[in-house]
Amino acid sequence: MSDTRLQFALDRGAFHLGVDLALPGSGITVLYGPSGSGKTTVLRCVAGLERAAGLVRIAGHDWQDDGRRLFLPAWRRPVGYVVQEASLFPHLDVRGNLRYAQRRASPREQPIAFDTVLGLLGIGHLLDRRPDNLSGGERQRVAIARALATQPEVLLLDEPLAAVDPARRREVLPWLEALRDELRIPMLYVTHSADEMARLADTLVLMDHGRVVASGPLADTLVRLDAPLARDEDAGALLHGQVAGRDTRWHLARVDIASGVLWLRDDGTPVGAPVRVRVLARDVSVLLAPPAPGSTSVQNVLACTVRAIAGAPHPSLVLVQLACGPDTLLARITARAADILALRPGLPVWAQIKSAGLVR
Ligand SMILES: Nc1ncnc2c1ncn2[C@@H]1O[C@H](COP(=O)(O)OP(=O)(O)OP(=O)(O)O)[C@@H](O)[C@H]1O
Repeated sequence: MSDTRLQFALDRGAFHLGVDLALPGSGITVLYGPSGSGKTTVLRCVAGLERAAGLVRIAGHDWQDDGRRLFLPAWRRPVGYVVQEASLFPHLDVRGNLRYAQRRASPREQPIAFDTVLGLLGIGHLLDRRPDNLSGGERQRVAIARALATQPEVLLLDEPLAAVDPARRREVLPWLEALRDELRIPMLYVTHSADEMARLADTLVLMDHGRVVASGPLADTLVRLDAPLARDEDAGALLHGQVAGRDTRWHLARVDIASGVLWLRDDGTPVGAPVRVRVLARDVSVLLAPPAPGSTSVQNVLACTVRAIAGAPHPSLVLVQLACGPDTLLARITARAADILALRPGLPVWAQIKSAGLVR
């Protein structure tokens, strides 16, 4: 059962926002959608900076409930809010910025330990620096630490990496993963980046024109044929697995997933590490029989069952949803091929994965 519920509506001239979401009490929920779809407005409603009509319940605490005429003002809501451009105090060093935020928290309730935050964000060596002497990525890590130092019950991140230069962005992602995996605090994360979404999200909320068009666990939501992502050029599935070994001769990593084994380009991820594997729909082809050993250059083949078939943006193509044990894949193939193979729901097939990558 979820103890985080966002159920509100807001009218702003031509823009109407209406959301009704039950979210998990921890992990990262990514809000994803086109510009102007209302993602930032959702965060502002949670923070109490916008007055929507409805209910805001975070980690079991009601911050707004119009039915009971309850509306906590923004300053009474324990939120950490991080935006694109960190607004750190320029005259204070990192330690001073963090201490200032710590004083805002109740001295009795400090579930998020200061040292833990320094460690998780890797900023212990930056404490004596002024914000001017930090890189964009370091500034954002300090901004997140400062938000956590206030002991929030939810962390709101509005495109926190959008202003960090792209080369540095990837360096910040492992720190965010560490926060996600170590802290029991829900995070709402707005991004336009498919990479950040694939890497960080536990839960995905797809927004369009002020509405939630799909939401749920990331892997399930990505493969929904009725959701807009399935129509993207980069449509595909995300599989959870674990690095189980490596073939040093051929520089390949063996990744065990629920439905079998994949051999992927070895990026040095240690054996035993949990990983996410992205498989694009355009890289999956469908076979009626398993290929004879040694007959194909493609190494990764999984036994599946066709679950559903839907049209793709171009009439020459279809999207095939494939159930591989508990995993789901998407294959984008030509409509003619689907016809020749007589694909239909329930048909056992083999998915040949031409390319797949560890999400890094
Ligand atoms: N202060 C404001 N006054 C009036 N309209 C606003 C205001 N702020 C945003 N809007 C409008 O509200 C709608 C939702 O905006 P919002 O910023 O929430 O979208 P978004 O999905 O976060 O977009 P982006 O990805 O571009 O940041 C848009 O139509 C926007 O033009």
